[in-house]
Amino acid sequence: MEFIGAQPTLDLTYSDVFLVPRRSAVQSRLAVDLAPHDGTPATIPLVASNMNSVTGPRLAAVLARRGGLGVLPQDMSTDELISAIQWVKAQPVAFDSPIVLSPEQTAADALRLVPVAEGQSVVVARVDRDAQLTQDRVLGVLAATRLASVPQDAKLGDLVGAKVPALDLASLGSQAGDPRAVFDAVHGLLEQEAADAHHGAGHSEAVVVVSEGVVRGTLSKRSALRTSLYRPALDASGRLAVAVAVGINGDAAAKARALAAAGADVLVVDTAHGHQEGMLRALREISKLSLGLPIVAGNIVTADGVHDLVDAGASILKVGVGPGAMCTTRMMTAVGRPQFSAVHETAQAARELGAHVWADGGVRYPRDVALAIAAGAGSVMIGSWFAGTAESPGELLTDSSDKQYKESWGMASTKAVQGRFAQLDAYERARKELFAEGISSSKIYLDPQRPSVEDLIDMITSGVRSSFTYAGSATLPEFHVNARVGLQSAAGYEEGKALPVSW
Ligand SMILES: NC(=O)C1=CN([C@@H]2O[C@H](COP(=O)(O)OP(=O)(O)OC[C@H]3O[C@@H](n4cnc5c(N)ncnc54)[C@H](OP(=O)(O)O)[C@@H]3O)[C@@H](O)[C@H]2O)C=CC1
Ligand SMILES: Nc1nc2c(ncn2[C@@H]2O[C@H](COP(=O)(O)O)[C@@H](O)[C@H]2O)c(=O)[nH]1
Ligand SMILES: [K+]
Repeated sequence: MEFIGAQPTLDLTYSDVFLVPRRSAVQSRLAVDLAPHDGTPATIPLVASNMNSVTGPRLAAVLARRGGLGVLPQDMSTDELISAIQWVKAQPVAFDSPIVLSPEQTAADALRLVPVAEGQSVVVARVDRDAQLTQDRVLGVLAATRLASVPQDAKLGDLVGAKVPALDLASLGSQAGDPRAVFDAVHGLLEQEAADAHHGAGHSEAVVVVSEGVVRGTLSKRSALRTSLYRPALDASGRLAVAVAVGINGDAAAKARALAAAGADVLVVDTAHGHQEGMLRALREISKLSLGLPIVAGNIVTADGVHDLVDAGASILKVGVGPGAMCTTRMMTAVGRPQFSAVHETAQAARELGAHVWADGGVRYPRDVALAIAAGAGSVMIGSWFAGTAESPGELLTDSSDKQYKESWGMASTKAVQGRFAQLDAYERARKELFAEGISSSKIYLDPQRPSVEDLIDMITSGVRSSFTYAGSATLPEFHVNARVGLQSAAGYEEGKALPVSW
């Protein structure tokens, strides 16, 4: 990366800078490879933050299916983390995980799990928790758009159509691995259902995918298309990859060992002030175990921090103090650093040591991801934006004007601290609660056009693919070199915004 025009004399954040186009030989945005090259199995440079309101097993699986990584948070117990890792590893790679409800459940029950948007559907089946979901148990597939138009106490069993839209992989023969053939088959089944509508067919927008009588997943047309656009992030056994976080207190090494044994693919050692002795101690203990996994550590914002953490065993640095949407650290302590410069300085130091940087926090638009990568990041961590999606851990809630949202809160907020230290006695808990550097409650609204984390991934990766071609780059390492960055005024930033209403 190089600066053009005025050279910076101050630390900068994403809004202070812009990318300058240059001559390009990249013929198509689809020719861009977004793989981060940071030693993780990710194929796109997006990581979901280790926040309780952001990453659970469902979001981690969906993100890995499209090539990103979700970091399960350190507030989950070791047993909960192991179950979550096992759940992710058991999910289909080429199909969506079915959201299964019983025929006795209602439209309202379903709409607490899936947003009202095209392609979002639930499978209605006679559920037996201990058994595989076989095709003969499936009663139907119901689209969320249909569920929104019926009485909310309607039973799902009364809404299903006469025929279950099912794609048997055997019917595709040798074309089962061809994304176009799979898309055409899904399209054909859904068209057929629409044509049969007057014979009591359902309204599904997705099909169940079966082989040998067992449901392997579901597919909408959009998800069939995505299969051709993304490469999943996989472990050596071809299962979806997942990252986990551990804190620096307690026996971090024992927890890391148990999580690695359970199949975790990346370990994140995380604390607010990553450049502290407690972190270096925990990192040394963990790296002594030689678990063979990339170790991410942070948070830091300086080259000194990079040197010390890499020396203690980290191969990826988690960079960012204060840019997070739920974060009050800068206002409480004045500590932090504008994120573009923090990433730029640490990425340069990391590169010299053969290490990498994850830019953590402060992403509000796809442009911020492109700028973080321009500054040298391998991947970019996103928290709050992903909290407002169907796949984040909380229930979908609806406000008084019928807008859907999820609750989000910071990991250093009073709410998080109370949860983390609930087992301590009242005196110790009160001492911990003295320090809060995060927001305890925030409503993150779902974007009605992009209610799924996959919709956000589509939006962000398409923006970043385009950034790469404007900078004449087909890969992340090329973009690191080719990106040309200029400084802009607040008016320059404002000019770049769309004006959806007249002025
Ligand atoms: N990226 C960011 O800007 C920030 C992120 N966070 C996130 O919040 C979560 C909770 O982290 P954390 O509060 O570190 O909790 P941890 O449970 O990881 O504990 C941190 C340990 O470090 C000690 N410590 C020393 N100095 C500090 C300091 N300035 N801030 C915090 N702890 C300090 C604490 O002791 P004692 O409690 O006695 O002081 C405690 O023993 C993490 O996910 C973290 O990433 C939090 C703040 C900023
Ligand atoms: N200072 C605090 N930082 C926090 C807290 N909870 C999370 N975080 C950090 O924010 C990023 C996510 O940023 P976002 O802008 O995408 O929401 C996350 O990964 C943490 O590093 C907090 O309570 N205080
Ligand atoms: K902030």
